[in-house]
Amino acid sequence: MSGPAAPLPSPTALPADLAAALAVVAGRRPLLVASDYDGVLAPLVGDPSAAVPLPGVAEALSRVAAADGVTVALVSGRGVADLRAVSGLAGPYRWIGSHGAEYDGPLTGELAARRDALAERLTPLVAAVPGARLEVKPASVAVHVRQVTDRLAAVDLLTQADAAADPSLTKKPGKEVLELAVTDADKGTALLRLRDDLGAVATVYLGDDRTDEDAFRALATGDVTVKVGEGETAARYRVADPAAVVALLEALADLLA
Ligand SMILES: O=P(O)(O)OC[C@H]1O[C@H](O[C@H]2O[C@H](CO)[C@@H](O)[C@H](O)[C@H]2O)[C@H](O)[C@@H](O)[C@@H]1O
Repeated sequence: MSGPAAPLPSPTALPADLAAALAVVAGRRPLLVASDYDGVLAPLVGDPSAAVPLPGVAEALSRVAAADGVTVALVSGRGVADLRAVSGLAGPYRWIGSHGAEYDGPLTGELAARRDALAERLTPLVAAVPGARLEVKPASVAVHVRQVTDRLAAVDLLTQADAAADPSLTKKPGKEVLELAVTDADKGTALLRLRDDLGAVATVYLGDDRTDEDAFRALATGDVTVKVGEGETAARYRVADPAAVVALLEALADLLA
């Protein structure tokens, strides 16, 4: 005789190995809990200025940050000012922007001149492709093609932008975007610096994109690295999407309480 059907697993249920790793790391202090923004705390959308955190993110982050000996860091490819404004997040957080180039304050004006010259070179290329968008950031210029409906034109534009980069620039490909940066900062180096500054003995890091792989590779085996979404990764664990990230942060906040 068959019993009642087993309930379907919740789409946001954490994998058992990840839940176990969080339970271990929650007992370590000082603990650094760091997260990427776009595609992790905020679902990807067509307009970068419209990317807002999922419901539940602000509260979960604030609960995690309230735990003794725990520091929450937001680590983004966005400039810090943009990240603060778009996310609306506020709390006792560390803010690392521009893929790690903005670590302890705004960047110097010297970089801005190089960035502006680059933006000037890329402007006509982007203007020629309907739906393409140029984003000028503190230490880079991003060519976005998410809203380009002609996909061949999108690939061609990214190829042209790539070719327009001189060797002094650092290429940062991402989801429907190519960024050309005027510094060689990366999220991994910035995260290690923050970990050392805090004396953290363990780190949790969540990310979804190519630039997050620098952070996943930089961290150690005792750390909890989580890839959000599909694709090859150096992270040890994976969750499906930003909704699962909310569940993860809530579970971590419960463990830390
Ligand atoms: O490091 P992150 O916090 O993940 O930021 C990476 C880039 O995110 C933004 O672009 C991405 O999200 C947009 C909004 O959802 C989307 O339209 C775009 O296609 C994505 O590439 C942001 O605009 C960039 O400045 C960040 O570097």
